[in-house]
Amino acid sequence: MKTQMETDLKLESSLWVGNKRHLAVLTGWHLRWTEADKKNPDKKTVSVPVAEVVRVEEGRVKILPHKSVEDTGRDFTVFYVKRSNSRTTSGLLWRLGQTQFTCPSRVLRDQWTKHLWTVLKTHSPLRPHRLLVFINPFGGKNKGRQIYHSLVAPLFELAGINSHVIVTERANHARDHLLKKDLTGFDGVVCVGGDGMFNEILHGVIGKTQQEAGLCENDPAVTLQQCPLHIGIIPAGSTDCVCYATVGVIDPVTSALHIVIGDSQPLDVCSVHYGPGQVRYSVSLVGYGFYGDVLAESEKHRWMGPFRYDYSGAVVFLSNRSYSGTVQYLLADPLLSSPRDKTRCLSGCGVCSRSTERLFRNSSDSGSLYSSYSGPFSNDSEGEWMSVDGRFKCVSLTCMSSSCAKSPLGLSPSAHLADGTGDLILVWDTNPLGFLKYLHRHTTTQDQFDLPFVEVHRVKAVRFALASRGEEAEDNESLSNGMDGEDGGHIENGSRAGSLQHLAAGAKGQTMTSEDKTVTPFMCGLCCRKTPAVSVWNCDGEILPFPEIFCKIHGQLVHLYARGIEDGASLRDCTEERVESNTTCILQR
Ligand SMILES: CCCCCCCCCCCCC/C=C/[C@@H](O)[C@H](COP(=O)(O)O)NC(=O)CCCCCCCCCCCCCCC
Ligand SMILES: Nc1ncnc2c1ncn2[C@@H]1O[C@H](COP(=O)(O)OP(=O)(O)O)[C@@H](O)[C@H]1O
Ligand SMILES: [Ca+2]
Repeated sequence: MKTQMETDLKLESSLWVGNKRHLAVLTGWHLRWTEADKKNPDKKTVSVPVAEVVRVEEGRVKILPHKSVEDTGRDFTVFYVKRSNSRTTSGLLWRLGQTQFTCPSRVLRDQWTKHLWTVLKTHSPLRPHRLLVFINPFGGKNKGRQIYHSLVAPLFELAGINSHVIVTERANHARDHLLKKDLTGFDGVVCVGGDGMFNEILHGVIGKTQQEAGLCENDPAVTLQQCPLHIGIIPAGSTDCVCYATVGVIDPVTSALHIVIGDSQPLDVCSVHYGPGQVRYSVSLVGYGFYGDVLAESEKHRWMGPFRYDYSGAVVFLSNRSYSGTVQYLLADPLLSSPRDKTRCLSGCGVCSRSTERLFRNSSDSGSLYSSYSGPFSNDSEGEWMSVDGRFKCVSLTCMSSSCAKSPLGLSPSAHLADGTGDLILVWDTNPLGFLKYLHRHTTTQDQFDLPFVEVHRVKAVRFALASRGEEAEDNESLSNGMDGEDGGHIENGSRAGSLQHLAAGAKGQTMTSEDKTVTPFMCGLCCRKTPAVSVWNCDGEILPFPEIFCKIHGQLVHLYARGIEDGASLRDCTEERVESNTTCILQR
């Protein structure tokens, strides 16, 4: 259905772009211009969605090398998002496009700029005016400051955004600032760093919102309040998985443009409850076993930069560890989607849009931002709790695909950013070659779940408990008896495992002690060495030293300045007009 703006507003004029006359049209949704030369059969139309116009200024404006404005009274300049042809990554690269128009008269020029400013205002309610920016100067290759000042700040300035920049001086500086200071007047928080830095800001933003709402975030039964502040990520870290999985490219300019135009992507968050009533949040990886060990090992080699993960990955792989435990999980509705349905969550994802409606169904302000949502437990029937015991190479829970440069499709390629569920991946103990095959499939398009020792479940909550000492001893005995074959030798028990409250209450904190060390076979059984019986959890790149945890997925708890991965194929063919190859087309949303 057409809106009032779309039907009312249409401006059409003959304007000059350089030395060529063009027919320019502005509707409520698009600005288009087509070369008017009748003799040229190859004439091109450039179509820019109004939502992707960054700025409109009077005069002939140049921003490089320094900003300069030349105003004859008949010109105006439009800055907008331009997609680049480069398809070396999962999503599309964005660049700043710029076109200078010349009108036949000053009156017409004023009419054009006035109309453009009006539609811009109407179309972009979430464009930020004031941002709080945190730069981690030590993230990734220590280039956070340089990336922000050379690539991002000029775009924020062009868009008229007022930024308050804080270069962090210690870990948790950003989180503490968000929790303690008055954030009135800010529209969003920008994180210049990696996943660890994002995670800090996530804690600050969620914590602050619950503080102000008077909610106890440590209580797993509490329905958390959606956060009003949007979060923007300028990638400057090592893995940058949250940026990659929500934008599809690791590119500071693309991310800055998503922030500038006020894109909005809801994101599921997993609360991880541990110890005596404490909570951590995660959006990408909550991983025990291999990924926990890689993170713990990598912390010793921070000086290596991003390569520390490859080095530590190889070290941990060669130590061939596995860990026993009990995993209990609450299945999500299998009719809505499945982790093996071979779909991908792309920009405008239907599964996520339908989830918005489902997650906020009982709220008076259905689906709107910042209302408290009724949560996956209160709306639906609680669902079925399943329970499995055994030895695992790794146990991973991810709210999103967790794609990154190392793994372009991610830990769970069909996971959704905002469907209120997470994917639980159980990799049972197996031989080193089998595990290497599993890891290697993350780097290809081969299905990593199509292996006999791997299973994946779409879930709403998970609990992990250590095996009791008796079981632990039995496990180790069966391992030495050669039961660590490809099928892992696990005990499955499809029974209901108790209520949410019961499970949450059962998650007692436990840390590793020297008594917990047992002897497990070293690679290929050639030699043996002591390996710990207990691993640590990797919670978005932060170590959680408590093995027993309870996790719950909070659908769409936060919003990012992003729109999900744009795939070339999801851009509609513009049939009636030729579109410049590197310019915007209309996105199916
Ligand atoms: C054989 C090649 C195997 C490649 C396997 C790649 C699996 C990649 C899955 C990555 C999931 C990433 C989830 C996100 C985690 C981040 O939150 C978190 C923090 O990021 P930040 O430092 O930017 O703050 N990053 C991480 O925890 C890093 C996980 C990276 C794991 C890399 C593992 C490499 C494994 C190499 C195995 C080599 C075997 C060699 C045998 C001789
Ligand atoms: N000024 C600082 N000094 C030391 N650590 C910091 C500082 N600012 C942030 N951190 C911490 O550094 C960790 C890693 O940062 P991140 O930006 O994710 O880099 P990387 O991706 O390389 O791990 C985060 O957990 C964050 O809390
Ligand atoms: Ca999800």
